[in-house]
Parts: sequence; C-alpha cells; structure tokens
Amino acid sequence: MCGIVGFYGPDDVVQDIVIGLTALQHRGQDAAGIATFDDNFHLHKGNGLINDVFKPKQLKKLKGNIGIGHARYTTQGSNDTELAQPFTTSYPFGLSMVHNGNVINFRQVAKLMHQKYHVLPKTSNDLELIMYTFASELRLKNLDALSVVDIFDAVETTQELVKGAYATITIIAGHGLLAFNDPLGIRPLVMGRRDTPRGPVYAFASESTCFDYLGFDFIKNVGPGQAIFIDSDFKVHYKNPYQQPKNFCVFEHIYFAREDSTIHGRLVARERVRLGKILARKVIESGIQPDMVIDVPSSGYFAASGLAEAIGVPYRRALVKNNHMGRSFIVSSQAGREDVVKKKLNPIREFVEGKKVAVVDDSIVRGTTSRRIVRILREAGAKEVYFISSAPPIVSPCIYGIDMAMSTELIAANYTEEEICRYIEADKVIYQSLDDLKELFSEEKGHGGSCFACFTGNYPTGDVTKYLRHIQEERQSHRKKEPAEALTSVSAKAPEPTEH
Ligand SMILES: O=P(O)(O)OC[C@H]1O[C@H](OP(=O)(O)OP(=O)(O)O)[C@H](O)[C@@H]1O
Ligand SMILES: NC(=O)CC[C@H](N)C(=O)O
Ligand code: SF4
Ligand SMILES: [Mg+2]
Repeated sequence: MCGIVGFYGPDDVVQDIVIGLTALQHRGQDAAGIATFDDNFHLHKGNGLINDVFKPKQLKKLKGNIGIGHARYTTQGSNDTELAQPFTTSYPFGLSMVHNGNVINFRQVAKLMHQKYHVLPKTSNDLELIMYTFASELRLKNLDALSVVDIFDAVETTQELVKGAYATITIIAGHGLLAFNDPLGIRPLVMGRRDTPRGPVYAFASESTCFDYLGFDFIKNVGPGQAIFIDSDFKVHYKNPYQQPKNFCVFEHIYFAREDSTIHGRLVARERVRLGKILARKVIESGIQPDMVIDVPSSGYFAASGLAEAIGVPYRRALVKNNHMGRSFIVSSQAGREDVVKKKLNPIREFVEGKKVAVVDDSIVRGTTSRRIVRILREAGAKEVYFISSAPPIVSPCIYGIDMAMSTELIAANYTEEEICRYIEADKVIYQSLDDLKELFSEEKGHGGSCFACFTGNYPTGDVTKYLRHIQEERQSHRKKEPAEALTSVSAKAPEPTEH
C-alpha cells in the first residue's frame, strides 16, 4: 500500500505533512520519511511509526513551503532505513520523490538506466528507478528554461518505460510540485486545496481522509496516466485530465483504504456495507442460521453490519481490539503477523457463549487471523462459528504494491474451501462471489473499471509471467525461510473436521 502526501503553499508545510501522514498510517508501518525544500532539500526518515520517527527536534529542521511524506509498507528491497522514502537526488536533476505501488519490470529498467542514462541505482527500492528515469529525462531537456511541456514529456517517457503501479509525488527543486499516476491508475491519489489569506495551499495524498483533518477541499482524483504540476506561481497544469479510472485496485475498497475516505466518488464505508449486504444471498443459500453476526476489528465492521441488516440477525461487537496493535497483514514476517494477531483481539465471552456466531472479516489472505479468531471464539464458548469473507478467494499474487507476491502464502491459491474450513477449524466458510464483487466494481457494470487480478489471475498490465518470477525471487531474497514455512504449516496442520 504505502501512504504518500505532498504539500505546496505560501508557508512551511511540515505540520500539514505530519498530520496528513498520520491519517495514512494504516497504509504502512515499516518506515516513515519527510523531505522539504527551501534553498536545499531537508530530509529525515527512519523505521517505525510516524510518531516515533518524527520528534519536535527533527520537525524543526524540515523547513520549506514545499514538501512530501511517506509511510512505507515494504514491497521491494529490504526494510533498511536507507530504503525508506522519500528519495532525494541532485543529479541528473534536483528532485525528491515518493511513490505508492510496485515497479514490475525493475530488472529491465535498471539495465536501461545504465545503458541510456549512465546512471546506476544505489538501492533495491523500485522508487529509485522511477526517480532516476524521470530525472534523467528532465536532464535531456532545455535546462535554462524548463517548461511545463518538458516536464509532462518526461512524465510520459517515464510512464512508457516503467511498468507496474506507481502513484507518485515529486518536488522538482526550484520549479514546483508534480503528481502523476501509472497508465492504469492502479493506486489511489487525490488532489486538494485550502485557501489561506496568504494564498492557496495545494495537496496530494493517497486518500481523501487527510483532507478532512486538514480542512482541504477535495479537487480531483489523479487518474490513470494523469499528471498535475503546480508551478512556482501556484498555477496548476494538467496533462490528460479527463480520462476515467480503468484498473483501480478493488482491494482498496475492500480492505486497504480507510472507511472515511472517498475513492473515485465512492465512500469506502458505504461500499463495505454494500459488500456485506450482497453476501446475504450466499449466507442464506448455505443454510446456516446464526444467532448473531460479529465483525473482526478493524476492517470487518461495515461488511458485518451490512450482512446483519440484510439477513435480519442482530449484530454485536464481540471481539475487542487492543488499540495499541496495528495491522497484522502488513507486518513483513509470518512470525510477526502471528504475534500481532495473538495480542490484538479478545472475545467477549458473555456475548458469544452458547451462540451460533457468524463472524465477518473483509478477507482471508494467509488464514492467520481467521484461524486464531475461530479458535478463541470456541474457547469463549461459541456453539458454532461460521467464517464469512467479504472478499472472494484470493488465488493469485499481487505484484502492484501489496506484499502478497507468493502464491504459496495464499491459502485459497492452494486449498479448496472445504480444506480452508478445516484448517481454520470453522463450521462453515463462506466467501463473497466474484460475480457479486464485479457487480459493484467492474467496467462492464458501468463502474469505471477495477483490477481484480488477485481474484482472477488476469493482470491488467498484460502477461506478467516473467515479472512475477523476478518479483518472487526478489521477495524471496529478503525473507529467508518464510514462504516454505507458510506452505508446510498449512498442509501439515489441515485437520479432519472436528465434532462440536
Ligand atoms: O488471512 P490473513 O493473512 O490473516 O489476512 C487477512 C486479515 O488481515 C487484515 O487485518 P489486519 O490485522 O491487517 O488489519 P485491520 O485491523 O485493519 O483489520 C484483514 O482485515 C484480515 O483480518
Ligand atoms: N507498498 C508500496 O507502495 C511500497 C512502495 C515501494 N515498492 C517500497 O517498497 O518502498
Ligand atoms: S492484484 Fe488485487 S490487491 Fe493487487 S492491485 Fe489488483 S486488486 Fe489490488
Ligand atoms: Mg483484519
């Protein structure tokens, strides 16, 4: 995922960056970074949460009326602080950049950078490839009078050479603030504006929730292939401004984005309630008769309430979340994910004892959360536990900025629904149907178009066989024994159905 923000206004922007980034903490917990520019770049980054990385001492040094920030969830390269974003360079062109997404043809781009621009990447973070390609293209322009056309040309060449998902924000030193998206617009990026007596402040962010905190008006989505540049006179320039979203990540609606964000005109919370409501058909067909519907906090809530409403069964919050534990899914090791899940949720015995409980979560990815939940609900006395996922089975890796690049880790890529039910020790597992999901989000149904690749194996960037292998090798090199462990643990532990 990763959370990105960028601000440009008449005064120092560091406070806006910190507040904006904090609202995006759910998108990345590994590292955080901020770069600002006055006459020079000022950069601070570190591993951990935004609150831990930025103390008043560091914030004081981040001077400038233009700046960008990043909350990292690692999908390429290691977790080393050196690889945290933003990246800043003074050559071939002075700029600083952040991105959300994943470059899939990174080996080819690295080679090309060397051959075409004589630049060698210093790290294994894919951001460097986008940054140096763009900076090298700018360098080839007329340096004395860099025009907006030059900037948009450099964006276009970068978009032609770099494949994958990348929503980016860039400070072009001495020129202005630029945002551009990949040609398919896979990751979210929005633009906002706040008027002040000293002039407008412009902002770009992964999600609109940032603007609510900061009093910005939403202006627009930065859609597929679009670029927006705010020059030093605060004049806004658009390239390709009217194209509609074509392959937006549907999982943003299901899980990644915050409930209070509006994405492509759709409030995330409302879409999740709808996902819950349409699950009613499959729940009724399955013949189960739950006494209550409960959610898996945090992101299962809206779907659970929608389902409860649609089937006329009471909803209760019966799992309490420890607010000091973050998201488990974006922890980078299986041991770490299990540890978070263990400490995160606790059942309210009095609510579930003796009950047939339908527990709704947004998704089952590796099965870490669902397995633990079923177990603790049974220990708390639940009579039957039905596990319901508001996403369809995840059967293919994501190569666009989500750390699920290994098929071996995806439980539904390797096991049938019955086997999964046995593995998580539930009485029933029910998944959203892909057709129902498409009903809400597909282009054929007039919804603009989404990426469904992790549910279908059809990747919007075309044949990705070669890239998938490169990405998997890359991830493998950072994980040591992890994937093999995940696979054996599923097969070894998948038990026979238990009597209850
Ligand atoms: O099958 P798994 O591999 O366990 O992954 C799926 C779980 O991970 C996510 O929760 P997470 O703890 O990341 O965050 P949340 O608090 O936002 O729900 C998601 O909401 C599911 O609960
Ligand atoms: N999830 C993301 O957007 C990650 C961005 C980038 N690939 C990194 O690892 O830093
Ligand atoms: S593969 Fe899945 S998670 Fe990845 S961008 Fe597509 S819909 Fe989103
Ligand atoms: Mg969850």
